[in-house]
Amino acid sequence: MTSRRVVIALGGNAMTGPDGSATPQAQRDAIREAAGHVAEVVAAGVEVVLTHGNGPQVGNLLVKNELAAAVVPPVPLDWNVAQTQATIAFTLADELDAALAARGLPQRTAGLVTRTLVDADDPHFREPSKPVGRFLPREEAERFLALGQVWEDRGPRGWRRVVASPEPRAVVDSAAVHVLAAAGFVVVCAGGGGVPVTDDGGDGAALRGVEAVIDKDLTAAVLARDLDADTLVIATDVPNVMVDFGTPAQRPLGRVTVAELRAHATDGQFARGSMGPKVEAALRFVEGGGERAVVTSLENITDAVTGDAVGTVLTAS
Ligand SMILES: Nc1ncnc2c1ncn2[C@@H]1O[C@H](COP(=O)(O)OP(=O)(O)O)[C@@H](O)[C@H]1O
Ligand SMILES: NC(=O)OP(=O)(O)O
Repeated sequence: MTSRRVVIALGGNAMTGPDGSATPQAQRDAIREAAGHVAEVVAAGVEVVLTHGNGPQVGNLLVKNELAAAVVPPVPLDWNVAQTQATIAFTLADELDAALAARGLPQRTAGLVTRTLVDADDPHFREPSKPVGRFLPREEAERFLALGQVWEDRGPRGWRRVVASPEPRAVVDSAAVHVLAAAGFVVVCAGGGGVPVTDDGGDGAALRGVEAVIDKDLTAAVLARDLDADTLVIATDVPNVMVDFGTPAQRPLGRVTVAELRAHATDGQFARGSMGPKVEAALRFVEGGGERAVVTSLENITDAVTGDAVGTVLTAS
């Protein structure tokens, strides 16, 4: 099937260098390449809403805040999330506008600072789980553990800081995204899962930023339902979701039903903090009424929205 409106969630490889480098040049180079792929999707006649991760960038901002604390007042984590949304959306807009113009397309890009509603009493506030910033060897991570930070062993690349990551309940600004998309803009929104806010009065009148980083794939699923997208594309650095990942028995999943993928997830097949949230996001989107979710590599996204031949393609049945 060819999609009408898609939400594409861009993973880390679309925004940092191949080794995870987050220098401005590495970020711009990666974004330029991602923008080329996104422009191809737009050229296929599909309405595109983009969202993106911010794990490396928001972790790096935290470090800058901490190092500069004696000189300039540190800002809370929700401010840092907003700052990463602005920087990444600005860079994506530059590169995507150039890629669209190079293809003779009339569409232009609009970046939107976007808030995501979370529950103030979400238990995830008490159990940090979202990896951010750089990887460090265990001995160096231990210095930060001693300062009260939470760090976690993330495998061969080393240890990484983890922060609170509540469940996204609603994308506060999705009506504005809808208007921009309907007006023909490629919208960059809900970056880093959205700036987390709580609604203390329960009536939406007084939202308040809270210190956390939401998983961008889980927010993408909420956003895609809000916008009535037919397809959610989760673009990462592997062409397929694997079962028995990292073992000699590993095998890629192609077309799967909700029942099959849910069974693999229940079986503990997908790691927390990497493939786990992507699979969960795909499942939530289709279980919630979306037509199709695809998890695949960035290079495959045009094929993913115009057919069913690439990636892990999830449909209701
Ligand atoms: N079951 C699995 N199938 C495929 N990849 C997996 C699986 N489990 C873990 N991974 C790893 O997850 C990575 C993608 O997750 P992550 O790096 O968090 O993505 P992104 O930064 O693109 O959002 C892949 O590079 C792969 O190494
Ligand atoms: N916020 C978020 O999910 O970022 P990453 O995808 O970079 O981990």
